[in-house]
Amino acid sequence: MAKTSLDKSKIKILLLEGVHQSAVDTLNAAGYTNIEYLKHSLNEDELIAKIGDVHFIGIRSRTQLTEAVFAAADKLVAVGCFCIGTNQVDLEAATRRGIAVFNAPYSNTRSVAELVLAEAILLSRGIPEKNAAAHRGGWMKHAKNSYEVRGKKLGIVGYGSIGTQLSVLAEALGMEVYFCDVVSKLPLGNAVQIPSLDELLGLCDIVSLHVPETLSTRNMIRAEQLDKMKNGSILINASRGSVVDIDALAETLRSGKLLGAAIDVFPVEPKSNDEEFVSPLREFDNVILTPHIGGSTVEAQQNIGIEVGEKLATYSDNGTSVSSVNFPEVALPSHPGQHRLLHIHENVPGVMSEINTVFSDNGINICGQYLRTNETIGYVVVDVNKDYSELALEKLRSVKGTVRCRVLF
Ligand SMILES: NC(=O)C1=CN([C@@H]2O[C@H](COP(=O)(O)OP(=O)(O)OC[C@H]3O[C@@H](n4cnc5c(N)ncnc54)[C@H](O)[C@@H]3O)[C@@H](O)[C@H]2O)C=CC1
Ligand SMILES: O=C(O)CCC(=O)C(=O)O
Repeated sequence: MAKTSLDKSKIKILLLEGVHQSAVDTLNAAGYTNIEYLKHSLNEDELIAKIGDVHFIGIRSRTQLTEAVFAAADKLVAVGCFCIGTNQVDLEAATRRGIAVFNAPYSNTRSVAELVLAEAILLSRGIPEKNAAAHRGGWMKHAKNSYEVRGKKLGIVGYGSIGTQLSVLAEALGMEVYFCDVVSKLPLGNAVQIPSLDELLGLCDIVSLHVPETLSTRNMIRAEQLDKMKNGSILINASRGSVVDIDALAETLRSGKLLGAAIDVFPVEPKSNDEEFVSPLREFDNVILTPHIGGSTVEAQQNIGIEVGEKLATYSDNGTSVSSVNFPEVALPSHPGQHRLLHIHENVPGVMSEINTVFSDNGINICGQYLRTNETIGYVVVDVNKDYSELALEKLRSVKGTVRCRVLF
């Protein structure tokens, strides 16, 4: 096992939101045992009080890592988002402080696609209302407004990892698939890219949203877009709550225009399972409401725990930042017999030349050097003879523009 600058038992890891046990097992197997595991999220004040001595934090979609939280996170080295979305993290604030953020971009995509497809079928058959009625003693045996999905037009907004999987599964059921995206995408199977959202909304029987939360997707579906949907169509949102204007959706549902909707994500979500879920959609029996569980399957959570756990351990052990969402990506070999200096600096001209001067002026031979930059920061990794690493660390820390510097033994 690699010996790191800080004894691994002193590296504090805080895991929130009940991430899968596989995350703990993966970190333990890599030698990280100082783990605090909480089933719930923490609010900003609680995080600020707790994060001062934390080196690595693991979260899911509920925990908001804000500028104020990062400002209190003196020792934080990296964040692991045990999910796809990273909109809950102020990435700019993390990057400025040299804190790497990792996620699991693929592990729960199949789970979301399966749920959406199931919802498309259930809503097309009016099952949510029939189920609700039966629970109250009703018996709605009729075929009115009950359809097969075969031959129906599915519109996918956002043709990324989830959108494409949904596309393939839907075609297997005989659906016609259309999609729109901000970039040109290779259509899978017989899917067809549609140039505009408006056109897609007017064409499709079922519309499913799979975009990330960004400025361009905020309230992407509001009254105007809902008006453009076909009468008797279905809206599904398992992306982010900010993408749909929920009051406008409630109004449209009240008008009877839509056959139904399935919503997994909400503008405001309960902080824990003990908090009441409040939404104007609760009154509609033809709406499937789920508690942000699109990616919550045993398979997905187990895989995510391993994937993000490994990314945190690898970054801690040898500095590899591959697949970080905010950090220059460096894939590093092991460094037997040498010490490794990890230097994160502001990406401004002159820093590299000053760094190299540190080595030449102090007679420190460089055994290996790796550099990547992004718009904000540069990440340079230098392997040196172990006799020189303490001196190099001290000198590198005083280079102008240094954000942080650590050494791995
Ligand atoms: N409900 C749940 O539990 C889960 C929700 N999600 C959400 O689903 C989102 C999508 O996930 P992936 O498919 O893995 O992401 P992805 O990044 O692979 O795909 C997103 C697609 O949306 C497109 N896009 C971005 N802005 C757009 C716009 N304004 N109009 C049209 N297309 C646009 C992108 O070009 C990309 O093709 C995640 O960002 C996350 O917020 C992800 C996993 C689980
Ligand atoms: O499982 C979670 O907590 C969040 C899932 C999600 O929305 C994501 O992966 O982006």
